Amino acid sequence: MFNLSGKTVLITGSAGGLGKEFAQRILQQGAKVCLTDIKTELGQATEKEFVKAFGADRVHFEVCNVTNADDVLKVWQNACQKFEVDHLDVLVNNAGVMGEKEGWKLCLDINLRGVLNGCTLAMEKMSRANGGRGGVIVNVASILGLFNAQQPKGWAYNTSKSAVVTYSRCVGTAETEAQDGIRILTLCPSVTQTPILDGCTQAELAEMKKNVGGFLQADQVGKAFMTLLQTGQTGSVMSVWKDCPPYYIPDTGMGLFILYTTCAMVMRFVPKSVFDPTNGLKFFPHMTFILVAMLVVWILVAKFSMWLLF
Ligand SMILES: NC(=O)C1=CN([C@@H]2O[C@H](COP(=O)(O)OP(=O)(O)OC[C@H]3O[C@@H](n4cnc5c(N)ncnc54)[C@H](O)[C@@H]3O)[C@@H](O)[C@H]2O)C=CC1
Ligand SMILES: CCC(=O)/C=C/C=C\C[C@@H](O)/C=C/C=C/C=C\[C@@H](O)CCCC(=O)O
Repeated sequence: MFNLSGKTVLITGSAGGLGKEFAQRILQQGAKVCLTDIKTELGQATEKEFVKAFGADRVHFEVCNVTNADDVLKVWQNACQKFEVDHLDVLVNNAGVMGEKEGWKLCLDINLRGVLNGCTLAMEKMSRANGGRGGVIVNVASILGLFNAQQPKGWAYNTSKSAVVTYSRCVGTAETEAQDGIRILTLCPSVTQTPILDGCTQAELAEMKKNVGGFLQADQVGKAFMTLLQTGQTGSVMSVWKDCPPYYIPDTGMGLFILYTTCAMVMRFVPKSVFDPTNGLKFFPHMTFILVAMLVVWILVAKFSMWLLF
């Protein structure tokens, strides 16, 4: 288990909401946390609250706009200076917006470019191959990065979050870990009661609540985050859903692609008449037909091999 005691951590978008929750939990484990956000007053208030609880030498707040790579570099350097260290151990790319009022360009800039700015810098600084000490990066995506579903503020959010999941899986490989000593993790919470929902109308909230069976509270996401940070393997993607323990989502994309491609190949040899709308299979999509057929064959083969073995 990754021990946070004495470690140095930078969290983007942590003046409030989930970022603040993550900061508090990390501080409780004995680490030093640099809070960053574009909201100066809220950031300073959170800093004050945490300084009182954990001490001035372990908490620092800096204004940082994640869309600006120079800002991210500056805050990284200032955090090292404040904590009197030459390295940071953990970066949490948490800053995010739903994107309706920002528009799609700024939404992608914050939710995707912000994560890339942070990861690029952290990988450069932490990389053992570059003389760094290794570390951990946690990217905060969303369940909407795992599948597509309607939410009231538009497609840019879903697009940005699925890109974050894909990017994290691309860089979170065993090779990166072996070479650079960096674990790269992704958290995908369901809808959580935080200020990000402030721009939603009551009707929009009710619709989302119905879709996801109720909202999470920040402390439930905080608990999952700590499990991921302390025990998650590199490249892993954790989902947080209401009323169940957090769980990992494997990348099944290629498996499904191969399955469907095989189906398409098999389909070349199936007479078209089987799928003639007049023959009773009208409402039975041909891919499903092939999938069911393959499943039956697979079960028979499995059963048959069991008979042979025992
Ligand atoms: N609350 C929810 O339902 C869910 C939230 N998430 C993600 O969790 C992360 C945290 O969101 P919440 O705490 O829920 O919302 P929040 O609105 O409380 O926190 C987001 C923070 O990011 C900051 N921020 C926005 N633009 C920024 C920029 N350019 N540079 C630096 N900071 C910036 C905001 O000022 C804010 O403090 C986001 O990435 C969000 O997409 C994921 C799934 C569900
Ligand atoms: C800030 C917003 C964010 O990051 C996340 C939003 C998440 C969901 C938006 C909501 O409108 C869509 C949800 C769609 C869910 C689809 C399937 C579920 O209904 C499966 C239910 C499974 C179960 O009941 O356990």
